[in-house]
Amino acid sequence: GGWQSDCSAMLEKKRTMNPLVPWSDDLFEKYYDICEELGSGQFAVVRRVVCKATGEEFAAKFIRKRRYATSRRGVTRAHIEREVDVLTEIGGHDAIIRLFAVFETPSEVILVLELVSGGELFDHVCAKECLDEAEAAAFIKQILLGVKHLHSRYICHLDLKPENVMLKRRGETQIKLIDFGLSRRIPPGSQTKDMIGTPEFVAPEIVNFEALGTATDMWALGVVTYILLSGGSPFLGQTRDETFCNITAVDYHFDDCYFHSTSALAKDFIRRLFVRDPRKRATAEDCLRHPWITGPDAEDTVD
Ligand SMILES: COc1cc(-c2ccc3ncc(-c4cccc([C@@H](O)NCCN(C)C)c4)n3n2)ccc1O
Repeated sequence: GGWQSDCSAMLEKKRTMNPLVPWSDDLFEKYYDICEELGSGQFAVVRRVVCKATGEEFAAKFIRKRRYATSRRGVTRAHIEREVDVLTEIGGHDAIIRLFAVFETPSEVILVLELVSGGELFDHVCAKECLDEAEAAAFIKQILLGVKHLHSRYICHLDLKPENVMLKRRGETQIKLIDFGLSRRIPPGSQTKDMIGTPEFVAPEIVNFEALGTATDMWALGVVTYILLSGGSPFLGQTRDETFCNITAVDYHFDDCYFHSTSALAKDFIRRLFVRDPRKRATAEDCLRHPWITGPDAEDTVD
């Protein structure tokens, strides 16, 4: 009983179920040199690592496992399995981070991931002061292609925000979606409800504890677009409750101080995502056909 025997069962299941991604309970340090920390979250740290055999660099996400069912520390097995299953299934797309291997120790699960060294999209935008619309549209188009790939398999990211959109390399525009720790498969018609995500980016259906789905990611993409074009956050209030009130009331404005030179097309693109009823909200496919994305001034990116 207990975690250890469950864990070997999980490893066994994973070895059979996900031959694409090898699972190993060998010593991680036997194969990789561990280098500097790249970032950290509540129960995970991401470090740059180097494969001893090939010299190749990777990002390793060290996830602390929850030891006891009643504990609040660490991540449950179900959550870790979700992220590994999602990354295994969708990792082949240009805009999605790739997972190469998984290691397991008594206290951690270690995901060996494609390294991205361009930093967060948000930092790139801040560094450039103002981002012209064509460049913003090109970034949003790449995110849309990645989200369309996820949604074509009814997989929802559920934590889309600027920190989770990273640039593959500094000075280049290729983006990678990361942090699938909250992602899950939500088939149409399923009544999945959960209070998750980052307040500033969550859709009304999350605040009202109603059914989530792929449309929940589209709302968050609207928030990301609004931020890229203005640096401001559409629903952010002084407190979490005020933010939630603004979201459920769909109370936002294109403040002239931020949006005086923003095109009507860009505002229309955002308006089609800030729709309270998830069934009426634009999908990734709808957005990819929107003239702000397809228009003459939108920079071309690889499909
Ligand atoms: C943090 O979770 C993930 C990170 C990554 C990942 C993959 C490659 C990679 N190269 C560099 C980084 C990186 C660099 C700085 C910070 C972070 C991350 O800790 N911050 C993401 C923000 N999140 C915690 C809200 C990650 N990553 N992160 C992939 C899947 C994840 O679930």
